[in-house]
Amino acid sequence: MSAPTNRRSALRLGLGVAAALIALSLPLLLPLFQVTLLTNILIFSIVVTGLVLLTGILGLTSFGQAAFMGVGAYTTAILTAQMGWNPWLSLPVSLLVTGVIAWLLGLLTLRMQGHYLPLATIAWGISLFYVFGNTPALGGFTGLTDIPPISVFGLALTSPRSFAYLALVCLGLVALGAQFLLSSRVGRAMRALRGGPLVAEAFGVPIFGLRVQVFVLSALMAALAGWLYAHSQRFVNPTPFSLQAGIEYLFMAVVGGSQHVWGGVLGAGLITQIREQLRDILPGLLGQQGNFEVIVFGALVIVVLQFARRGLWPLVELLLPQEQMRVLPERERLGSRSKPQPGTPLLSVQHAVKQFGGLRAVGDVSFELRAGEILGLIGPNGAGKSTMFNLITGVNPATSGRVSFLGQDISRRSAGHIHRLGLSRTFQHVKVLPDLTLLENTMMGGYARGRAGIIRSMLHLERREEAALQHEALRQLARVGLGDQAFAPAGGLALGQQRILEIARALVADPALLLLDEPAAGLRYGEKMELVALLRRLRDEGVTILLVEHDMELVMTLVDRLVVMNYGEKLAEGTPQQVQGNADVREAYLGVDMDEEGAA
Ligand SMILES: Nc1ncnc2c1ncn2[C@@H]1O[C@H](COP(=O)(O)OP(=O)(O)OP(=O)(O)O)[C@@H](O)[C@H]1O
Repeated sequence: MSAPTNRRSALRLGLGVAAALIALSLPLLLPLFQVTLLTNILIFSIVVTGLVLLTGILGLTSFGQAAFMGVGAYTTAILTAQMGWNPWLSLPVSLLVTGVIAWLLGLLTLRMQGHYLPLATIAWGISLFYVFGNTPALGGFTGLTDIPPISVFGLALTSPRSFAYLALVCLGLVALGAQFLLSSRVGRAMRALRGGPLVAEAFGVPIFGLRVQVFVLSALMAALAGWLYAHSQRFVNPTPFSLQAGIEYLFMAVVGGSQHVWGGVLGAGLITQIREQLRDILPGLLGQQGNFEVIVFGALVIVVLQFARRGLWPLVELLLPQEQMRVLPERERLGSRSKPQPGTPLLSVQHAVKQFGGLRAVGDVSFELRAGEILGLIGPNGAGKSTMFNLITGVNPATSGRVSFLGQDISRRSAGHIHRLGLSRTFQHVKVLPDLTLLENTMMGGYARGRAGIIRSMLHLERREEAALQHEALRQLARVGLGDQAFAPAGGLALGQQRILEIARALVADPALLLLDEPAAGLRYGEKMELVALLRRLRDEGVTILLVEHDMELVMTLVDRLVVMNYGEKLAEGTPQQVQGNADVREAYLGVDMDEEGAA
């Protein structure tokens, strides 16, 4: 790490310690009313941290977090106030009950796409609110009272000041865990999923499973907040767990910065403070009572969305010293797969057919790819190349026929399964995460080579694996010539370099076969030449490549063999010279001077 980077890290750490010390002194220094408000802010921040993970990072909007908070609060209320349990014993039960409910709701709703999921969260948010309000055993809308205080080392936390410290510790642990999670393999997978399922799936992320896990995790955070809330207020009723509260938590995340853990805390602090101030000021100003602060919140959210789409935390970040990802010492290397001997059959497509209704996009196409070669798949527009690509990568299964890879039938396998077998791909329309660095983007390619899950990541126990992944990604970035830009954001790269970054990402997976989907599309001449040089180098290093490409010049100068498709059928197969001499191919490419292209 360079000296300025060290200084920036030290400065940032210093600011973090100062902020922690200020936070620790606040419960002692503030007047009592403000301490109660601070406790509420800390508790709300825990709920919003869950929303940052679920909505800001993963992209699943939930209006129902307040309801999960209610489940946690009511469970502890019943167990402690009515059954005499110790609150510390009711905590795991509150978490378990909420976790099971969230898991069941997640299984039912998380396959929904688009706006159906937010609608579903509204539906169960309302349902749970009315369950709380209409169940006599839960005290109806009046609620439950006589909830005992929490004791720590025999000291009952009855004063707001002592309780604030418990809330502070809980928020500290939750925020730290969330921060650790985001800087892990799972966190990168979550960010990748936000941009759509294609990339995540292509690198072996179990999409539905990850969604359910993060959904349950965010519900557990809400349940912890509910447990704290019940024992700080010492009574519960349905109001703080209503849909309106659920919407307010979303406001907090959006205003603060829904993609940043500290943004969530900032949002919770701002909205809670502003609400209290407005409740005091507005009735006096307007001369009548009412929930006018809600109107102001609405306006505030619109203004923030207009001028700071990503919330306020990114603006705060501009004032803070920027820290680059710390490169950990490499203690061990990632295991690598055994590759087939050059010349042995790697991929075999036999009588593949793909029918889209009445349209036969691929009709009875067969070909084989051997280890160590570059095979080009070419054809005019609409020939069926992308459809064939999708059949091989598992994005779309064939209607009939068989695709086998390394001797295994993959015709009906998912993209993730095929990737884990050793196939790695790039995308026709570049799919890198622009806000993440080249290094982080590249590390995404090694998802399937890691094992750490959510719990290990939150506890930061995956550092050895993370170090190995970092160094592998750095090696692959250097291999493709992007090593000196590893810590720059990927969004700043030109298109040609983004395509090369995708190749580095694919290489981190240690693939037996690299599939490139139109890698030269949109590149300038110089960028194409760099790409050709890179692919030649990779071939010389033993990488097997299947290339779907439009650019005849690039294909003819690069590949060992070619498969030519036209109208979904295989038109020709052979070396570039053989294909160039084929009369059918010449006709299909009418107007293209193939001799000249090939000679270029
Ligand atoms: N999901 C789909 N549903 C219906 N038709 C499709 C679908 N995908 C592709 N097609 C059709 O299948 C045919 C082959 O398309 P495909 O995209 O595979 O061709 P291509 O060779 O990759 O073309 P291009 O070079 O323009 O990308 C086209 O007629 C296309 O309209």
